[in-house]
Amino acid sequence: MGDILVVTEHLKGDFQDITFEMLGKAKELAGATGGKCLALVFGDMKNKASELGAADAVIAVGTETEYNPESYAAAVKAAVEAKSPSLTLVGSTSMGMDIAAPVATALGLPVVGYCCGISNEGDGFSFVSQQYGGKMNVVTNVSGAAVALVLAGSFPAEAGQTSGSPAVEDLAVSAGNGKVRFKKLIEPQGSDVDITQSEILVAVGRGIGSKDDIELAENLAEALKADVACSRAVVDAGWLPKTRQVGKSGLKVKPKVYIALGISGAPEHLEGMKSASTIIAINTDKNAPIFDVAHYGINADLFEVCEEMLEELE
Ligand SMILES: Cc1cc2nc3c(=O)[nH]c(=O)nc-3n(C[C@H](O)[C@H](O)[C@H](O)COP(=O)(O)OP(=O)(O)OC[C@H]3O[C@@H](n4cnc5c(N)ncnc54)[C@H](O)[C@@H]3O)c2cc1C
Repeated sequence: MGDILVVTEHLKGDFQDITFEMLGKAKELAGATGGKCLALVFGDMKNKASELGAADAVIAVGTETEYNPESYAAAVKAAVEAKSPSLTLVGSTSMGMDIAAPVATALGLPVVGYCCGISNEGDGFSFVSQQYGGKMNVVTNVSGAAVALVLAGSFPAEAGQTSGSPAVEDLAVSAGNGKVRFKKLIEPQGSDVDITQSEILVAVGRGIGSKDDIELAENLAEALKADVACSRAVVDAGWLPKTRQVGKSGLKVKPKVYIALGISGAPEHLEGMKSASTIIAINTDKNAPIFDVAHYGINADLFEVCEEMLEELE
């Protein structure tokens, strides 16, 4: 069995959690077969190779540091050709989805999408993929080299967060044919909070009933030093901005505590929050799917529970 190549992701000079989640898994898989765990870094991120101590070696490509789907895909293709890894891991992220298909198509490799589980299987790998927004898991066995798109939050980042001094190897790559150029990074709406970094989230769903009642969630969030997040139904209703939306078409969050107020727990919502360490759900419907992932469930009216919590906190 060969090596495992992890395509790192970075933003504003920092490696993203998905990088460490994939590195930890790659190290485990490679360790079981005697292969190496390789990390591919782009541009100036080579200077932060010491943060990738979980890798046996770092392959540095001299592309521009800023994300460019064309030059990054060309670099990943060159790295796969040079190192012939048995498995290439990319994040199931905007970047990973840009890269996986062109690389795999060019090299004639299979791509396995939405992976939330990977294990060694014979001379290949077995993948568990989430389908239909998490309603169904599909197991795919692949013998021979493959590219896998890894869902964020599937593996613990801690397992890949080891500093060290992995060997760094420069790999010369072509920059692509220059049709795509990086122009600027457009940040999310200014002055709003980044809910992906929040330790505690009070999330509201359609069950809150009206825009005016969002204030109750804001009061609770203030008392808990938390931030307010929401389901898509709340964004669609215009009660909160898109930057607060959790889920498939919103943001993936991993807070220590996630309090779901009047959220039913549709698969598209669960996809964005089920990795929270502690989930507390409050819903009047005892059969709401949110209770399937909640660590603590309160089958009651959210207004009554919130008022009581506020009284206790005060
Ligand atoms: C392609 C696609 C992408 C999507 N992406 C996302 C996404 O990113 N994020 C997302 O959230 N959704 C997403 N959705 C929508 C998703 O399918 C659901 O429609 C949405 O999550 C429902 O939001 P909700 O739980 O707030 O509302 P509802 O499903 O209407 O649930 C409201 C809940 O509130 C409860 N309730 C009502 N009153 C009270 C009360 N007084 N006290 C306590 N509980 C009460 C009800 O019992 C109910 O369970 C997506 C859908 C599609 C098709």
